[in-house]
Amino acid sequence: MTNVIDLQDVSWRRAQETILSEINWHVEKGEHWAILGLNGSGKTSLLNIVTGYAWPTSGHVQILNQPFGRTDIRELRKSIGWVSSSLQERIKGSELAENIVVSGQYASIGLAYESPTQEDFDKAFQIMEKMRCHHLAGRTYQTCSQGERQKLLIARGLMASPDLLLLDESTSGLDFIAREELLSTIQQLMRQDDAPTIIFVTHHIEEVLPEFSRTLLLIDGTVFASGTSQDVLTAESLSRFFAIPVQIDWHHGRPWLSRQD
Ligand SMILES: Nc1ncnc2c1ncn2[C@@H]1O[C@H](COP(=O)(O)OP(=O)(O)OP(=O)(O)O)[C@@H](O)[C@H]1O
Repeated sequence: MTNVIDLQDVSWRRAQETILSEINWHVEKGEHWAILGLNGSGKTSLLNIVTGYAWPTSGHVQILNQPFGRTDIRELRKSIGWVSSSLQERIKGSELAENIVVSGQYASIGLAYESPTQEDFDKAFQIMEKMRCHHLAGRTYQTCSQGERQKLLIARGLMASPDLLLLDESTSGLDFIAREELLSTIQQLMRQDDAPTIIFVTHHIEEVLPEFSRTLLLIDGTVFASGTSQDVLTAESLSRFFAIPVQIDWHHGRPWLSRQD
């Protein structure tokens, strides 16, 4: 399977408004992508299209080689991990960390009616180790910091061994140290041979790790630029994108943005 995401001329209109317009986007296995865009530019809507929660008004969608319209989307979703703020809001504070992770196997949020096996828990603890959050076992969700919660949710997203992992603003609300720790954990994950394809949505350009070899820039529901991060994240391109003069400095393979006034 090489074709992870293939969107051709995808548009999505709601209530007379065009939210996504003529999106062409192709993601191959082995690539990891960052998606950047201002508030309301359509990032979450795009993920809704990829997961089949929104149906394009026009255009063609193929995910993990499966063309929408001829695919059982509920079955396909088992191969997609999705970590978003709306998932975070649905987790009960009293749920145990390891139960949250195991519930990813059952596409449930926490364990209420499921009967997980010892193998499920063994796998969950392995993933928690990989995500550097195994020390949270036995703790309730409400006692975990925001950074720890994000790690648990990503661990939950990995539980069903997805081919595609969508991380929507995972670093939002994290302080500098917690953010860098989470980014470093995601970086380790991407370096592993069995890593899923990761799509990382963010507002912060400096979060584009070197492993995010490709970047998609969205503006008002359209693709402003798409390609290798080095080509897309230039001072010239970003000055047009933000409509103010900016400068980009690359340090250790990461782009840092500043105003050029
Ligand atoms: N179901 C819907 N019906 C009508 N409008 C919608 C719907 N979903 C999203 N929108 C609108 O589409 C636009 C894009 O929203 P979206 O949440 O995709 O942007 P975003 O880039 O993820 O924003 P943010 O960075 O603030 O999370 C917004 O103007 C939003 O109000």
